[in-house]
Amino acid sequence: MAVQINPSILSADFARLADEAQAVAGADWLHVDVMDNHFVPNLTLGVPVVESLARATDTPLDCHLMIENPDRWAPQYVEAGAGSVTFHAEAAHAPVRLAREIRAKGARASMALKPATPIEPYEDLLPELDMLLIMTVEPGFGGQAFLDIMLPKIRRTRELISKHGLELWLQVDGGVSASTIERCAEAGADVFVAGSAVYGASDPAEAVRALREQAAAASTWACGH
Ligand SMILES: O=C(CO)[C@H](O)[C@H](O)COP(=O)(O)O
Ligand SMILES: [Fe+2]
Repeated sequence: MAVQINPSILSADFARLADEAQAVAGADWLHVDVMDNHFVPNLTLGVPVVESLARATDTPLDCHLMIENPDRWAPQYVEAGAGSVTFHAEAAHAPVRLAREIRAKGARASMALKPATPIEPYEDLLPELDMLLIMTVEPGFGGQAFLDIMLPKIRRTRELISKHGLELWLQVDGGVSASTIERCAEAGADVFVAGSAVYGASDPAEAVRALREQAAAASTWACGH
């Protein structure tokens, strides 16, 4: 698979979401951060906004649910039009059942790990998932500094994916920019979320293109575009 760049609309202008989606029309997915002020200390948007955004853009939506009780809410994001739904391992009560439900409803199922959550206890769950998200900041806010100490976890996760011969995508989210994306790609990530590095740029479409080029050149796993 080629590397993928998913701009995070957390750093976009929420009053102009359709235009902000259009500004990165060359992106692979649009990353939508859903926060409930319980799982993380911040509040963003919910199902109705995802529903409207899905109608307003051709770019598929990658919903990152930073919420309590994703077992109850995640299926509604599939129904709202998300092409990929990520729940947090720390919040899910029954991750296998939830991943199967997301897939059965027609979306890609993905699980996220906060920085202090190890991958090893989840090795046997990997075949149930289409993507694993390794957070490279503490979830809750955009614009934070990339945590270098997550690189060994990215590497170990890539080794587990290879060991089991899985097609699983490996996403990184938090502090991904021109100065950190190559380290992530070298470690084995192939899907890159970037919020401030894209929407903080004077030309967001060009930022996506440049990040894609850097990641593809540094990737030891993905083939280039
Ligand atoms: O999940 C997130 C925060 O919890 C965001 O997707 C992430 O932080 C993107 O923002 P940036 O690229 O500016 O770090
Ligand atoms: Fe995110």
